[in-house]
Amino acid sequence: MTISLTQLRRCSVAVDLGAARTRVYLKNQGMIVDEPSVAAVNVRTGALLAVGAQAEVMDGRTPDYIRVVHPISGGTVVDIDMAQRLLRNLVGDKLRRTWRRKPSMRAAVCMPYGSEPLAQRAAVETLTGLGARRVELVDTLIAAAVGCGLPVEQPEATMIVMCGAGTTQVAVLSVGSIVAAETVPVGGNTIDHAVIQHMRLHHELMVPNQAVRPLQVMLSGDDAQASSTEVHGRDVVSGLARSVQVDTERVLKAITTPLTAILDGIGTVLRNCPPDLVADLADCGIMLAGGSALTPGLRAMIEQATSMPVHVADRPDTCAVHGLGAMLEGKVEPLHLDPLAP
Ligand SMILES: Nc1ncnc2c1ncn2[C@@H]1O[C@H](COP(=O)(O)OP(=O)(O)OP(=O)(O)O)[C@@H](O)[C@H]1O
Repeated sequence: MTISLTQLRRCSVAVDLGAARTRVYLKNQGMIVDEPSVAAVNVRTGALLAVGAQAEVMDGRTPDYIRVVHPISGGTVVDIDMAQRLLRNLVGDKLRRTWRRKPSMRAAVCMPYGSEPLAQRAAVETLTGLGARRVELVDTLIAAAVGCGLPVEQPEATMIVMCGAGTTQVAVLSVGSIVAAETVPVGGNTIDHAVIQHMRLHHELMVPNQAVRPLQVMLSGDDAQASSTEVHGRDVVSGLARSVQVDTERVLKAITTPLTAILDGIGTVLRNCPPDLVADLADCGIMLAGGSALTPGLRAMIEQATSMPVHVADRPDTCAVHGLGAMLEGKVEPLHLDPLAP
């Protein structure tokens, strides 16, 4: 994937199709959509009943004839038709008006590092099906690095760890390109699963999916010092509703175990990097982005393992779409080198 800033400046909409959330940024207007990538469908009639946050609330609470679907998995569109219906409903009139005004509208889409041609084609088809005449693909890692305010175009190393829902992408960038990168199949979903398993094994309690995120937020917030917290769920044996007091220290330990894979990914990328770039990183450190960058204990763990400063982006979850938006609006210096005159 090569970026042409000139082509990007001709685009009027930036889209980040994430496994957890879909984000849309309109040039000169900012982010107009930040909603869960979820749709609720009536399986008998095929009718779309709800999208985004409304559909997410229905997850796990629907009768047989309603299915809550996730048309995007690991940053890849797995159901093009449903992804189009989801996007069309999320953007509603906002984009339709822009689309109508500009019949030759161009869109830019974030793609995960190393995405397969089939995945790229699915993203392009999703947007062209909605009326885009041309679709530019941009590496999520570069877009996120721009969104975090990293000096990606400079000949110095910047390291970004993009912690998404399905995967974590690690990269070292220099002179506007990726020098070394690695994708680790561990993300927010794995961490949610670790919490659910911990509650099941140690408290014999089945916790609803939707209760996991508030628990994580609580653990990473001011209450992190609290030694225990109350969690509601269903007893594994009796099936009755039950509440338990959970030792926060033990939940943090359960979360930490899958995170070690991210440390391995960082180690691999550092080993594949030229020593000059690694030396740069000792000063500027590592930037964490993506919604799961807020996972309790992650920052401290990376800091301890690498002995490098670790920073969390200001708005880690939206920095990729904001970075792409900045490129559309021409706020980014050229990311490529022009040949010098002979
Ligand atoms: N405060 C928080 N603490 C811990 N995890 C969080 C927090 N907020 C969001 N998350 C996690 O972040 C993930 C979503 O991150 P993000 O929006 O970057 O994903 P995405 O871009 O949709 O996913 P992907 O990049 O894998 O396609 C979810 O798994 C969610 O559980």
